[in-house]
Amino acid sequence: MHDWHTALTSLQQYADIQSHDPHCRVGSALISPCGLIAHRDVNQFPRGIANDERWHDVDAKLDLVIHAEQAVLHGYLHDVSGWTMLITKCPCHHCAQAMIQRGISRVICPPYRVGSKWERSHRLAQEMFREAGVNYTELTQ
Ligand SMILES: Nc1ccn([C@H]2C[C@H](O)[C@@H](COP(=O)(O)O)O2)c(=O)n1
Repeated sequence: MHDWHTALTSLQQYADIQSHDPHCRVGSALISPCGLIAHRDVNQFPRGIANDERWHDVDAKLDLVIHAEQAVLHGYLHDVSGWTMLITKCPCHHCAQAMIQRGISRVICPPYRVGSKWERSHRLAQEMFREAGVNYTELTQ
């Protein structure tokens, strides 16, 4: 059985080192049914896109960035049906779509910040998880 709080802290440390986002460094990990972290990644610009001042321009950044959840799925093209995804932020609905479509069966993440500009998207993600039978667990500090 995992200590999810420790796993989340360690994933955040990894994101703090690897992500180029000056404002929000997000990590995501794919965990196999036997509990092994098979792959992890962070929010990032697509391959070939320079890590330049666009990270500091919120509109440009949000147009370009691949969320950590999508990055980790793009980077691990084996079957992940029945696997767990651990995330250092609450997922948006686009990432929820991708996770559901790849067969992720459990999502573990912190709760979203009430009043955040992404609140509608987080809520929609949670509704989709519920309907699709994905076990969604929020870790509070
Ligand atoms: N579940 C999430 C939520 C956010 N992000 C990333 C996308 C952006 O790089 C940053 C959010 O930027 P901001 O806080 O400026 O909206 O975090 C992510 O990868 N996964």
